[in-house]
Amino acid sequence: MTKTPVALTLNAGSSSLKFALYDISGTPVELASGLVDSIGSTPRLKADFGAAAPSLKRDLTAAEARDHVSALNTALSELRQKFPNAKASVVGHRVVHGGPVYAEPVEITAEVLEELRRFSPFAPIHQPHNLAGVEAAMAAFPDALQVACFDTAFHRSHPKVNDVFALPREYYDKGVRRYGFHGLSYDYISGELKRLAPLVHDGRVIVAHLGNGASMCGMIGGHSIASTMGFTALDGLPMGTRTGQIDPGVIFYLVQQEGMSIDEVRQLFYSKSGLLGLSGLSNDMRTLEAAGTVEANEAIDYFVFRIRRELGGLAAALGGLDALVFCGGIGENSRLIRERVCEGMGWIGLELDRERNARNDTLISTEMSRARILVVPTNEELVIARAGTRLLESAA
Ligand SMILES: Nc1ncnc2c1ncn2[C@@H]1O[C@H](COP(=O)(O)OP(=O)(O)O)[C@@H](O)[C@H]1O
Ligand SMILES: CC(=O)OP(=O)(O)O
Ligand SMILES: [Mg+2]
Repeated sequence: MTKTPVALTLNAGSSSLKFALYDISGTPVELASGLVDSIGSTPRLKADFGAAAPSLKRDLTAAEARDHVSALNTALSELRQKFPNAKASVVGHRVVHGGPVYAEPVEITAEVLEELRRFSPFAPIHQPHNLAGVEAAMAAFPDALQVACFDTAFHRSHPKVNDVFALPREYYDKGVRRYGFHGLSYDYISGELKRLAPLVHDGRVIVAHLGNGASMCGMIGGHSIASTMGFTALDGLPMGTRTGQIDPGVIFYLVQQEGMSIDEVRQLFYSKSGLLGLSGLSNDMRTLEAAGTVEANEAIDYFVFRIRRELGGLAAALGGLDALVFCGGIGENSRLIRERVCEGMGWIGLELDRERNARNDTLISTEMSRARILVVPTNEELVIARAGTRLLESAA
């Protein structure tokens, strides 16, 4: 019996591994998706196998998800059991940093892998896990095409003025640039806008990807013009555990006056700050919304304040605004955050319809609103599967 060709997609975060399986006999159709989270602490596996098997939710033993590689092997054994007739023809990887070089998905050869390792210091909580996933997948599927899809690629075409920092020029040449991230998500949203609302797609759009990592992107005609993230995925909006934009003078203070090492500052900025640091409670927006403490409310206030500030800045960069799109775990689910972001934004043409917002409709602006407000669930996995399939076809 001939096996069904499938694409496996992997998206490794700092403590999670998301995976999905697509039938690629034709255009990619999702067969399964899931994630292992809290890798290295109290890991759990959640997976949905479509019609093939009941969905699954179980705690894993420490040995089953000690690190990203063992988490991947645990997920693979479930997938192999449920889809014995699938043959992985291509494995697509979300690789957060593609540096100045990669503007498109590429086949991962030994040389490409070597090059991508050089970008690890630019994405310390993502890139090493992404590349560990690549190596594990190469070992598990030696005959499959391995493809890297970059978070930075979507932004490579943004204007030079948005690519530079005001440093001496030699640093730009060394790769110290404003890259921007969450590009797979923005690429997906751009495609969805083209399908759902072509006129909006062709206009001036701000997309707010609000998840554990959070950023915003200003687009014209579906292309990135500016984004809130910069050299690393630390810049811009405050996030679950990351600071977002911060005066670099704070780093000098912490090192020189507080005697912190650079590694300690990195830990502080990437893993202990943001919503978690400000609330002293959690990095999880659901927990903060339910908590109602002064600190949790202040963390939410800061998150909303920074989104509104960036909204104004990006709209100025675009020369006006035709639509605001929310996506990511918070953007897609939190009516409170959407309401607070849009409150009093009539001056920029945004008027929220509270009922539509409460219902989580796709269109949540009023009929009178000059610019539209949309909620579009993102799908980074599908962008990876499509790119993998494309490269597979062109390699054939
Ligand atoms: N119903 C909800 N209300 C508020 N926040 C939510 C809701 N559902 C999910 N979230 C938030 O979404 C965030 C996770 O977003 P997600 O995009 O899944 O993250 P990741 O960056 O890990 O992919 C968490 O802060 C979570 O609390
Ligand atoms: C780039 C980035 O911040 O990604 P994530 O949202 O997966 O942490
Ligand atoms: Mg994310």
